[in-house]
Amino acid sequence: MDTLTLTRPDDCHLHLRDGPALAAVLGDTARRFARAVVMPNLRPPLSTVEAALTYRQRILAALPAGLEFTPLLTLYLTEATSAQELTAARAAGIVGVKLYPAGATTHSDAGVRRVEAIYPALEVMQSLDLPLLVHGEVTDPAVDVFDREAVFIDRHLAPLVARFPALRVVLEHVTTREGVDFVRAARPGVAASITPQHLSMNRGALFEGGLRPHHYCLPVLKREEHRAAALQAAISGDARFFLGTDSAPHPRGEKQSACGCAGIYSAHAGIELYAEAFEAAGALDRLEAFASHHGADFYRLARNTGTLTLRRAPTAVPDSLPFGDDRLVPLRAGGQVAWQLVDSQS
Ligand SMILES: NC(=O)N[C@@H](CC(=O)O)C(=O)O
Ligand SMILES: [Zn+2]
Ligand SMILES: [Zn+2]
Repeated sequence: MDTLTLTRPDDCHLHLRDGPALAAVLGDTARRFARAVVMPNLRPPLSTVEAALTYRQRILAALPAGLEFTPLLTLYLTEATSAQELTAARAAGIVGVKLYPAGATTHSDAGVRRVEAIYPALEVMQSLDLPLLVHGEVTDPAVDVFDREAVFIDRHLAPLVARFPALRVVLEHVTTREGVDFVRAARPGVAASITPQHLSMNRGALFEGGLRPHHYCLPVLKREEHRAAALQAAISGDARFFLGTDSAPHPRGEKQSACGCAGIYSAHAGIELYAEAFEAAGALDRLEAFASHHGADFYRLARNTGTLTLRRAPTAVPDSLPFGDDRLVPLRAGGQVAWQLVDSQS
């Protein structure tokens, strides 16, 4: 079987940026995914409904002609987010509210310093049934960078999930065995998104023949046992795990730098990379549920009706792509992906 047709998938964790960067990357996602949950870590952050809705308009205005794509907007949670803003977010169709621990990742400085400070907001979100999306890493410099997800779960996420028993929660870009085990054992309403890089690479990829800034993202790639755990979760058929690329474009100049920023661009092969990982695990038949059903079901959206067709054919990835005044280095730059997009019908 050399072709694979799926219900058109959704990307449940995506960074589209703004301006020329948005224009450069949007087509890659919109050619593949019917919808995407778009992250709010712009500068300034999308911490008001008005900011999120005007950004939505800019996304739609940047959409290449002929593509059908629905951006699903999120709100950036701060310690000052009010009950009124959350109520307005729910009414405006914002699909989730994003918790960035301050300092944990790109553009997280406006985020949350003390998780307890947002408990009143979480109470409101629980009553509105507005999901919480979490970058689950502590920022405590005493905690080793490879342990930050596991420690966040123990210190913050487990207590939060217990304290708000009806709040729907996504542990975004889960990267560890501890994260996968936590979600599996959790009460209903707790889920996780999984990126293609955390399925296909372990931390060795950061040092393959030299320092590899384009393999640097947060949470950082982990040991092989954790990659294996993420892959097992993705292919398990368990509806609590779903596709979220975390495609996070940065200009080449800011990646190849003395202090290179975190983020991997994968939207150019946003479904193909998962097909490759699922096939390598002998689980291609599980890809559709992971990519096209579980996320929609979690967000209580109708599943897509269109289809997407891939062909098994080694496909070259360019060394770099246009990106405003700079260039963008995609995952697998100069290499190949084993699958190719043939067709996407809405
Ligand atoms: N994943 C990343 O390494 N970077 C993301 C932020 C995030 O998702 O944490 C970005 O916005 O660049
Ligand atoms: Zn994150
Ligand atoms: Zn992200």
